[in-house]
Amino acid sequence: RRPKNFPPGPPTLPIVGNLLQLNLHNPLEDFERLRKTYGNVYSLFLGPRPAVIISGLKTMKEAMVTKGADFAGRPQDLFNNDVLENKGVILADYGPRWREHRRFALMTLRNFGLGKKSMEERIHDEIQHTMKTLEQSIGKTMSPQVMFHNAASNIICQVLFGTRYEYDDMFIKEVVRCFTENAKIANGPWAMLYDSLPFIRQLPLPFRKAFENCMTCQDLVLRLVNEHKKTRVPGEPRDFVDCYLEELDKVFTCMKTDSSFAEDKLVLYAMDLHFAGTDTTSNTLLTGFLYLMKYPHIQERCQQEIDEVLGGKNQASFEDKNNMPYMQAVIHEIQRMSNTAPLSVFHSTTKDTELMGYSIPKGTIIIQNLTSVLNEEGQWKYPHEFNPGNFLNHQGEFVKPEAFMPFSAGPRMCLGEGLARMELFLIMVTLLRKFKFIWPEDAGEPDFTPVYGVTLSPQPYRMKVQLRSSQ
Ligand code: HEM
Repeated sequence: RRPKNFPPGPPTLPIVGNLLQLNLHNPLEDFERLRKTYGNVYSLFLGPRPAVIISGLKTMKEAMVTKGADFAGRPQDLFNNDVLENKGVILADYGPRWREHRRFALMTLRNFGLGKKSMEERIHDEIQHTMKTLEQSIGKTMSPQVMFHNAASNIICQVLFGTRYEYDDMFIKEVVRCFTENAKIANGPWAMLYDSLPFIRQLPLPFRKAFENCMTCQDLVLRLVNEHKKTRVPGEPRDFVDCYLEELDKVFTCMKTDSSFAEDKLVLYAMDLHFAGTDTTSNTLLTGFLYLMKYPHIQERCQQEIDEVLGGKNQASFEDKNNMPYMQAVIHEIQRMSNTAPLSVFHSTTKDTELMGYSIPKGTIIIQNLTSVLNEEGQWKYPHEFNPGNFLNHQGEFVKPEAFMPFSAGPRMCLGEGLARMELFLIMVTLLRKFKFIWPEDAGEPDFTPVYGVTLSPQPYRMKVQLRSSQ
């Protein structure tokens, strides 16, 4: 039964709640259908657990920004908490541990170049490897999935572990495989059943695969952490892992009993950032190149602007974005349409609160329907089509509407936004400057139906690569 003044929703059944009304393989369309009936704030029962689904810019702003602290919790007893053993930062509940670890990640990423020149150099170093892969495919078709995943993974690996991996390295292959599999399992039907029906949790059902993948990654990352412990020089951190170990030294020497830093959290914490920094950026790139092949005139206009702005310059810098309004508009439009994290990461309320006049008790699961903001009618000139005009004014200048929210908003907003934006710009500009990407004639029409998961990815595809004639 819904509590008094709780957001409305469809009738529920005992035990399963509203599960039978959702397509567990991809509930996005159901969420949209229910929004049309019950409005921008409605509730569903995942088994016995109430969840409130919030949609539209106005609601999202009230919850995530105006009442940010009330809505900044994370549920602590769902499938993903068990897989990740409730460590790390992404799923940490709102409180001192989350705050300390988030601040530490932001500071460390900044010190290792986030938003600074040196990070640009690292991204460019990795792009050289991507270019080599593409050069080997000139005149042929190639599948870009693994290439983009490895590139994004290597960029974050350099920050975390101070190293990059060859694309056929066992470590990176295994980690990327586990990440991509878990990104699909984590929001999939078995995870939903695990969350809704606690009595099935110990059974040998397909969700076990996510636990195995997580263990595999933990072993690999633990090996790296142990190597770091042997080779590090205190006071001279080389990367994120060294910085965390420094922090642990401080805890030990100052006998800080209230610190949330602990050795057993480091491995899962590094995995958190590695996963968050890989699957998101690479899937956005994959969808982006699919659109650029579908609309060759948009690809050409980007290339024209890139040529004009960069001229004889050796390589693009992130600053160049300020002189490339069209390219900026295209990248933002790609992010809008990619809708990479459609349901964000589940939040929960930290206290009894209100949203759009409804009462929401403490501990309620909050599901952000980011899709509903990224294509909300009234917020966009062309909400349902790929059109860079969504980010350009009459003078052709770049403008960012408030409803551009792929990184969410408020206290839990993506902490890798700066890195992701830099990666997307430098990778797209550098590749488009050198290559032309063509949809193979024998491949039928590009399929934009995404594969559902925590992150949306396009269906696997191949692309034809040509050197640009002007280069
Ligand atoms: C296109 C790329 C990316 C997109 C679309 C994206 C999107 C998101 C979204 C929607 C959230 C959930 C925010 C919320 O709960 O309200 C999030 C959280 C997070 N992202 Fe990203 N992200 C991207 C890239 C990255 C990168 C490169 C990193 C690596 C450093 C990263 C690290 C994180 C972390 C650690 C969190 C959890 C923050 C917290 O709970 O306080 N993300 N991201």
